[in-house]
Amino acid sequence: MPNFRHGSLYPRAAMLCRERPQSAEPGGRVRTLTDTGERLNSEIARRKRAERTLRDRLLFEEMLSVISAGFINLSFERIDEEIHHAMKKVLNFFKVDRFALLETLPDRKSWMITHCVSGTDVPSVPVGENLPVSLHPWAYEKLIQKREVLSFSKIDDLPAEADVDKENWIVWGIRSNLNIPIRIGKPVDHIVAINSVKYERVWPDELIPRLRLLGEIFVNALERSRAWKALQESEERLNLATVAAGAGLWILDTNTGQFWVTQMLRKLFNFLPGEELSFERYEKTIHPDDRKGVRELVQRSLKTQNDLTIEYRILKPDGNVCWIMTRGRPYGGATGIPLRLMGICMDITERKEMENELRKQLAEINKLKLQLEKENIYLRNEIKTERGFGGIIGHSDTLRYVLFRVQQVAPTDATVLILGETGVGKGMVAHAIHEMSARKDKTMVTVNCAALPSNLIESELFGREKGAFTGAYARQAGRFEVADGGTIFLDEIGELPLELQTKLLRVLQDGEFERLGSPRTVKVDVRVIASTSRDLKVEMHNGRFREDLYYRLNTFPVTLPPLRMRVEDIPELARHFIDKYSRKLNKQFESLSKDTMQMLQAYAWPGNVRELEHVIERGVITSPEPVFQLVEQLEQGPGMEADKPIKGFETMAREHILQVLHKTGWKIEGKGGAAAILGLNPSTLRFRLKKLGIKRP
Ligand SMILES: Nc1ncnc2c1ncn2[C@@H]1O[C@H](COP(=O)(O)OP(=O)(O)OP(=O)(O)O)[C@@H](O)[C@H]1O
Repeated sequence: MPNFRHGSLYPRAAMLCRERPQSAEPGGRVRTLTDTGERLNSEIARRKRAERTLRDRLLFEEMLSVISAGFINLSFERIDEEIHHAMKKVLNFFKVDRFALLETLPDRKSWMITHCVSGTDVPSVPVGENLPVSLHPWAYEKLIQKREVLSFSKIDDLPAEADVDKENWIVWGIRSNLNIPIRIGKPVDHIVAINSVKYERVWPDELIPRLRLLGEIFVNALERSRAWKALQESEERLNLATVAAGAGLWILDTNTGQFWVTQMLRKLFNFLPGEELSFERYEKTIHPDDRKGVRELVQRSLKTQNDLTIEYRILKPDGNVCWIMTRGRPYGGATGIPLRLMGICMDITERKEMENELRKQLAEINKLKLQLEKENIYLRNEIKTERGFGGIIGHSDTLRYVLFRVQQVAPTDATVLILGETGVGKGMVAHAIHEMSARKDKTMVTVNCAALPSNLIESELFGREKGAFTGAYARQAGRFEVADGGTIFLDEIGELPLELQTKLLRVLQDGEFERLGSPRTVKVDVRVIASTSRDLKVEMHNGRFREDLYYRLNTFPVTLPPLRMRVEDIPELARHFIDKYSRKLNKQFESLSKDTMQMLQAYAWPGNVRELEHVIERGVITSPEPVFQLVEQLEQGPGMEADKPIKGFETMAREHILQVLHKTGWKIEGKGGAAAILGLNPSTLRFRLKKLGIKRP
């Protein structure tokens, strides 16, 4: 072993680390040899020096190869121990007092001595502690920021800027110091340091690359150990995650067909511990019906290099079936065929059972839903016939018959003519027909022919072009166009001027018309519902209504009887309106006085349901709670009768017979039949009906 202590051979110390000379060389040595002798001696000395240098280098290289070999195949747990061992060798080799390895910490505000070996009687340094860089600011700047080697052989030679560092080095007993930054990564992460404590030393330049090489061996080993630890941690995490998720890992080697699986997967597939596994062995566990699917998917995944996901059944040794979900991903292989297929398997039996249960429940729900829908349709039909359509209240036979007719005609596209006095509910019936038709999602346009000025009615119904007449400043679509695809309700059709009746007939027949001021024909698909409180037959006889239009409109007449002919509807209607208006006025009526009810039923209601509604509305305002009473008297004033036009005998007879027929539900003969009520022979009545043109609607 070379000896570099004070007083050792100078040439070797000069090559490695020389002790600092304590005094200057004494001069004036008497030269006794001749020049030739001196040259010879000096040549011998130079050769000896060179020989020793060579020998020392050889020794160092030998030590380096031993140290390097020590790190080959070294388990990661033993890296720190090996570094210590190697550092000890170096310490002895160079005969220095302390050899340390430092690491800068990620915060860049501190560093740490990670490994340190020292000779006997050398003061200890704080190993493994965070050392703030503020203790050695000068050294930190030089080594880390400037990446320079820090070397001094005499602490007193340090510059003034190093005062803080100097103080702390004195505490650690340092007399001479050599620090070398090791640059493996971009920022300097490690430093190797050798110190002399007992003597002052000179650190020759040749030492620097050698120590740096050693430092790099150590740091490389440490980095590998760190990477290994990180990998181990990540494996641990993966393991934890797969165990927590109840998943087993597997790897299939595509070359050998070998199958590597984790413990968890072995348990899942009932593979024996230590059993050699292959894809064929794995395949055998799969339910025969699912085997082909799994094999094909694996082959496809290897061919297309795409991930695979599959759910299948495996057979347990006890004969039970277990559902497995497998995900896999192909890896590696430059030739196009992956080297490995890796993935996870999970037991999804519980989920599958729940899914099956849910599916069963869903089927049950669907069955019940269908049943409910059927019941709903049935109930809705019941409600429609029993409790009125679209809010039509009443249970009288006559009204039920009207609603039955409505139900019959609504789904068709037939034109409907609703007949009845004012306020009987013709508008409501029209709405009910539209709502029950296939056109219910389209618009229903209402036109009150009586309310429109005769000069505007044409443009309102059929539209106009700009400038069609004075004041027509813009083009306007008519109500027929607006109702295209839907329904048009022509209220009070009897009021339609004769000249427009022709145009209406054309729409009814061909669905065509022209806008006012335009020769272009417009085609529409509109269902027509018309209503009138007039007797259109009389109007026709008097030449005020076109015969052809009358018969076209009268395809399906629906006659709404006046309220006085369905007295039994009055209580229900009255209660309905009391509810409606007391809600609006925030009043509460528990009952309706008997007198009031009698009065309501005795009255003739010339204004029909509309009049009843208004009377009740006023009553709700004036009646004290909780019993509804009518304060006003409902007397059929003479004025009321006087207001009515005097009707001819035939009209009166017709109306009367119709009234009775409505009441009897068109029963002519027998007890309670119309003939008996009218005091006529049934055949006489039939003759009269024919004469008066009365037909059962
Ligand atoms: N059966 C009914 N149930 C509930 N409300 C009704 C009933 N019949 C009519 N009404 C109500 O009476 C009022 C008049 O009804 P509607 O306008 O339909 O009658 P109408 O015969 O078309 O009258 P008009 O010939 O004067 O236009 C409306 O407020 C309506 O809500």
